Amino acid sequence: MEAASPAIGRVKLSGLDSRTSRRGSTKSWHPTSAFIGRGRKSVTCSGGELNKPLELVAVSSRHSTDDSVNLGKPNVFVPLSKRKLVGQTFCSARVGTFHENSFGVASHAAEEKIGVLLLNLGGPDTLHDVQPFLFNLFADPDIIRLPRMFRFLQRPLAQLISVARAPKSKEGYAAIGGGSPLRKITDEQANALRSALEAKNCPVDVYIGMRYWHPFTEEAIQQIKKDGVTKLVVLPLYPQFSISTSGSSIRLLQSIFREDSHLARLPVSIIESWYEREGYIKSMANLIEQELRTFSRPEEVMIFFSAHGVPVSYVKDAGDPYQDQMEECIFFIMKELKTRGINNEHTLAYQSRVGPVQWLKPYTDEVIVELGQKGVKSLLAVPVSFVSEHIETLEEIDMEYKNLALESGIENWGRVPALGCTSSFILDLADAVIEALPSATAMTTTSSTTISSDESDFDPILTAINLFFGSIMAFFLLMSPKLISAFKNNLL
Ligand SMILES: C=CC1=C(C)c2cc3[nH]c(cc4nc(cc5[nH]c(cc1n2)c(C)c5CCC(=O)O)C(CCC(=O)O)=C4C)c(C)c3C=C
Ligand SMILES: [Fe+2]
Repeated sequence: MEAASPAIGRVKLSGLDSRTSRRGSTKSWHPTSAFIGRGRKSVTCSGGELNKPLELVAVSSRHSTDDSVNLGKPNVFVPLSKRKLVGQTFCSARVGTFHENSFGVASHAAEEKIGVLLLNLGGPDTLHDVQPFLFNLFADPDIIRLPRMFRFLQRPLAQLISVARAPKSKEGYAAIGGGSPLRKITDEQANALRSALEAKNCPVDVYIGMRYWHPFTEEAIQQIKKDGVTKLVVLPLYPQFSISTSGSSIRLLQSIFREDSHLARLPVSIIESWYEREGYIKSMANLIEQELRTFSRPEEVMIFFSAHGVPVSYVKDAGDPYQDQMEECIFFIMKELKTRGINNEHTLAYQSRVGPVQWLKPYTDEVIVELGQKGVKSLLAVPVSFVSEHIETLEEIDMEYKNLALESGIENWGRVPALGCTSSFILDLADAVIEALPSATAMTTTSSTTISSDESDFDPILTAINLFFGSIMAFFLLMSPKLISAFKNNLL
């Protein structure tokens, strides 16, 4: 796996108590399934603002006012305070929005139609969908990164890996009822968010764009266009940013918007990450506090945060902020718990590694065994990188890790549920949307703002090394049956 180069993922962590600091073969279109809710009336949910095409605005949403945006170039951050924003965020039931010129004078009134696009991973609805879903995932260059010269191998490789992994994945999905619950839960979250925004006098249309399965992101965008949305807030349903998740979805959005002159002018605000929002942190703390109470000796329970892993190269070579954001997120949750008098020990480990590369450590399975050996008797697993139940909570944690823990000497096991439609969490997401509205600006088609990891950071030496090792890897993977089976074994 080639190192992903720095791209949109760089989020400046300023003003924070920073301690450490994913189409193919079976794609089809179901226009209605991407569209969740329709605001009954067009109203203004933002203050006046300059509305001329600027750059992509990517906002790391936090409850503090000290914020910064990344313009798609590594290490280029423009503090929000320096951007041409006029007015405050507010929602009113007034029809139409006023765009102010640089003198703050209302120069144009137009009917506003706000759209919220929820980005998510998607999951197979049935066992029959598993292999094509995996194909879509592995065909994503943000998931398996090949040197550019070998991009023609991306789809054959995705075919190979998806076929090799499908039996194991199918077992997992069969164990949780024969498919992923992700679509249903994301639909529910979208409905809850629409209702929350409506209650805050900010009616919006909510759309769902999945990266690897239905309803696909392309489909949601077509619906957004068809509906005449005039302002769009993009909200990835991943609290922490990773190149492999929110980054991949945002990159896809950019490529769609780049090809469409109407979309290229649409004011868009992207909430890159929101793990540090007070509402999210408090909602997580509430869930942990509730689960701790189910143990007979709550104070003796080890709080075990388990996050989805990413390959180490994403963080070390490509500057993926995922690990930093994860550690910071856990710090904030623990800090919140301390204010409630909860001083339990805690630890963080990474789960769900795939393939023969180094992933973020420590690995969840290894830590569980170690904790058992050390005499830990009570453990509360907290899934922290995703806000819905999915295969990795329902199968990997609830079945595999639970069994491993019990075999390792841990006697009392608990697991915090995913946030799902928890009202305090949905209300906070609604606030995040409202806060993001004033910073919506059009994406431009200029190369300076295009997220393209390959072009933005051309390094001839690194490219030569990548080409060399890439060709060796491609040769062995495609030519050597022995290595193919070794690779398969590693995946299976
Ligand atoms: C923050 C969350 C996630 C990160 C980071 C992430 C990175 C990542 N994932 C894979 C490979 C697979 N992921 C799979 C399923 C899956 N992944 C996430 C979240 C993150 N992935 C979720 C929520 C799900 C479950 C979807 C569902 O159907 O419920 C799968 C398929 C399941 C399986 O076979 O295990 C694969 C494969 C990589 C390679 C990667 C980073 C590079
Ligand atoms: Fe994953």
